Amino acid sequence: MAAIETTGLTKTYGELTAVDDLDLTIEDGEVFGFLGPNGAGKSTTINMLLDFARPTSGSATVLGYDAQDDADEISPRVGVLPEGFDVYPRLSGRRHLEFAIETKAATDDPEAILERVGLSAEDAARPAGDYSKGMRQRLATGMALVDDPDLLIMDEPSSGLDPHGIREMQELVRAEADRGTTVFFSSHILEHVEAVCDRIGVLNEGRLVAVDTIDGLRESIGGGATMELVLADAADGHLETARGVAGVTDVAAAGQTLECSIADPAAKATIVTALDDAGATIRDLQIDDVSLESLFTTLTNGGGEIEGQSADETANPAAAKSEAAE
Ligand SMILES: Nc1ncnc2c1ncn2[C@@H]1O[C@H](COP(=O)(O)OP(=O)(O)OP(=O)(O)O)[C@@H](O)[C@H]1O
Repeated sequence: MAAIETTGLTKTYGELTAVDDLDLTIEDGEVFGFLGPNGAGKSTTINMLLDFARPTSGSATVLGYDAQDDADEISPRVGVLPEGFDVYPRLSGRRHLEFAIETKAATDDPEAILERVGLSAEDAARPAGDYSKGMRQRLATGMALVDDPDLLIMDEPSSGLDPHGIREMQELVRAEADRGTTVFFSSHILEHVEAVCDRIGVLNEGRLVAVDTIDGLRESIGGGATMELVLADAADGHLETARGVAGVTDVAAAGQTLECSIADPAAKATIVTALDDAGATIRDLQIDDVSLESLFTTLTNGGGEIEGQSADETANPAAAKSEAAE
């Protein structure tokens, strides 16, 4: 059973189409990154999945239930980390958690949840108003984990966190995924989802412009990289050797540095061997893969769908997997 399935899901506000004909399937147990720049429609989609907003057309199922007709069945099984979670400043972290447990009529042990989210007993006793942003996010995640949800929906969980906080959040997501929880992780920063997500979907102006694994997306825009080699002698004497390697699209020499543009990842090792065979001494080398940021920019500003890889073809993970196997 799919954890989330949307069919033609659309939401308009007057003239504005916030979510446009969204077809998306997220399998049980997946960690799915839902990416898009500010205003792309991520929160609106989440709101429709949780029945906080009604679709203009189309439908969605969550954990097999209709998101609008069976919302009462869905909400006890879903943990939500809302965007911009606010604490009650004078209440302790532990009280927040106890409140969430009472509200859900759950039987969780607050200590166990505090430990899972990495809040110490001393932290839990302090007023949440004194918490850092990272601690607030951990507390909010703990509240979302009450009653062991089957699906965890996190709206921008890493926004405002420092690199350490982001890493902690990613570890937490992974740990939950290892327990079998499906995670729907919305973010406008590609880097934040890269380390934790099995697949990502990219939303731009309400439309799904790509769905794939990060590697799959990178490959679909060419899988390019640049390789910079610092040689012991003048690089222009080795231009032709590098140019002769299959998968190398461009080579430039400057002083002792040879800069190679690569289309095929296999070419990286071949360049090194070819230069070595030609008598060059490599002092240093650096490889820059296509940056994920540039990939994201291509997807969101550079004209929509990736050539040869429409979202329609890959919105279904089974289809994506069979494509990857080919
Ligand atoms: N209740 C509303 N009334 C009118 N327009 C809305 C409403 N909710 C959202 N929108 C508009 O719909 C579009 C999508 O907004 P949404 O909040 O879903 O985007 P988002 O991807 O979550 O962005 P962010 O990361 O900034 O939260 C935006 O243009 C927003 O202004």
